[in-house]
Amino acid sequence: MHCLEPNSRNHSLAPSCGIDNMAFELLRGLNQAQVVVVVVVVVVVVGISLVLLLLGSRFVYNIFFHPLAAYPGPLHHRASDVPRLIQEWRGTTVYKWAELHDRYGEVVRISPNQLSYISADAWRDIYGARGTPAPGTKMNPRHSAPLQMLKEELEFPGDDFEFFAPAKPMISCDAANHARHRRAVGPAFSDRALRTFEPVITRHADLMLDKLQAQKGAPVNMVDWFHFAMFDITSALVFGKSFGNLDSGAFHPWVARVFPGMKLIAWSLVVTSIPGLGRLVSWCLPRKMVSEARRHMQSIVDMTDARLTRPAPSQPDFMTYMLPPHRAGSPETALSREELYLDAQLLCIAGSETTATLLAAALHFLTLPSSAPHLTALTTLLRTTFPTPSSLTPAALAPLPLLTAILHEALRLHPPGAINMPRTVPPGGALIRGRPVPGGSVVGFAQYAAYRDARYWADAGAFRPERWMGGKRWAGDRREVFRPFSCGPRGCPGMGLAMGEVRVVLARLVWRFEVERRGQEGWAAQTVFLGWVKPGLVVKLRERAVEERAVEERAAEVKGW
Ligand code: HEM
Repeated sequence: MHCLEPNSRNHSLAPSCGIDNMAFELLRGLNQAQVVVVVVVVVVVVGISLVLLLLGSRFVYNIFFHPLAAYPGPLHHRASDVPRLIQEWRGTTVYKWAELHDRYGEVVRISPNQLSYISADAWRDIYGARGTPAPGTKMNPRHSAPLQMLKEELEFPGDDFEFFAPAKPMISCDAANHARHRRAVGPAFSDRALRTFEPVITRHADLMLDKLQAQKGAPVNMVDWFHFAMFDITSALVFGKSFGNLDSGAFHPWVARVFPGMKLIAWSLVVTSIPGLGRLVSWCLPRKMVSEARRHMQSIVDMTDARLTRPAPSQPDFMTYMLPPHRAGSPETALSREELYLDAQLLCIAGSETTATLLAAALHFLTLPSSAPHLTALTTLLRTTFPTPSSLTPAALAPLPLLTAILHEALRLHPPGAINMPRTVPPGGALIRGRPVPGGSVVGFAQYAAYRDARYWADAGAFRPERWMGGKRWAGDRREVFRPFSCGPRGCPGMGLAMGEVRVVLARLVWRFEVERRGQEGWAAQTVFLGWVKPGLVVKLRERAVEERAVEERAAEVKGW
């Protein structure tokens, strides 16, 4: 306002006026193009300064004034989401969170609004049916318990990947719908149902072993074979007809798409968490990717429809127990056709990738040179206790402490559900480990970090199945942190089935073959994109000599008299 007359004698009194005059003089000496350049530079500099100012004040707020400011964590993780997003993009979260828990303790602020936990009580407070409310939380008058932690929906860039909206699969729907889904699938996971699934499991396990025998000792990639078998078993249980991976010795196209798909979903979670970026990416996505995703879903629709139009099969499957006629006349539990498609897809992935991971991890750890005594002990136990492989059933194997210990140890070192399984604290907040956490905060349990923490486990990084069988050396192990199947209302419904399947496949493999493996000792160091990205696990399998088997079979018979 002082500069209305640039040449007035006032100009020397106001510094801004002096600067403006200088600028004016400077601009007068420039041609039009140069003026444009100067204006652009000024606008860019002012813009960048504003952004830096905003970011700076955001960082200061996150570090000093955010409701989670008192929680420990590295400065850059407390200040910004970027370091966490970089880890998620690279698939290295499990290692980073383990490093941070090692340094900062049982709870770490891994992002401004996100906490990671490893202590046993966090399981109850985050995933339990009745979380602990923060003092003064308003309770729902109709219930004596506060709301459960909320499960974040999987978000994809744009709407192209939203199939059957508003229907959602069990794993990402709200609490009320989730309870309905769980009631619908519950009978398929009862002990009675699991017993009827046994022939499906054993038939496929034997088919896998026959196919491996046909390789005549040539090197085989067991990660592929475990995937073939587990996706075949689960599809046979979901649709009454398997994908046929084992028969063809190759991945069914639907299964082949699952692995890159998991990486894409993990990346899209990163992208959609940055405001505006999801929409932008959705515009740039190649149409081929969208049509592939459609084809992927269409296969599930076709297989589900085919199962529903066939007469009831003599071999019971999941649908036998899930479909309305078998639901004891409770229509409120029935799922819509769209929900059935989405849950069928979920079951196929959740029931196969996880068990194949456990099998591969168990075989990896069991065939390390340092594990030779464990492999020998298991082999001897199985071959001397069970006269034929057909006697290796889920029920017969469940009471073997050594086999269970080997599987628990593989689950500890390489948990299939390794990522943090995030939950959002409901409005009103909650107490986690006795400390208030405000509503809207994201919390989760870091299984990998908890299971390898030297404060919780003796010889934490080593494969020691004996820790699960008692003994003074392992008395201080904190087994209560170990929940590889999670817990509470959204815990895994497939735990019993998974353990039965894995016991049968591993036991029959070891009963029938000598496993020879060299190298790849660092196999378990993998990236994680929702699931572990498993490289090949190459072994040579030599079938036991027939005479040797005959002698043992006779020995077992004699023992049984
Ligand atoms: C070693 C094998 C397995 C492990 C370690 C495992 C682990 C888990 C974990 C940790 C969750 C919770 C995920 C979350 O809260 O976000 C989960 C959920 C689930 N699992 Fe498993 N699982 C295994 C095998 C199976 C099998 C064999 C099936 C069925 C055929 C299955 C079906 C499911 C389903 C449907 C859910 C979603 C449950 C819900 O949202 O209520 N899982 N699993």
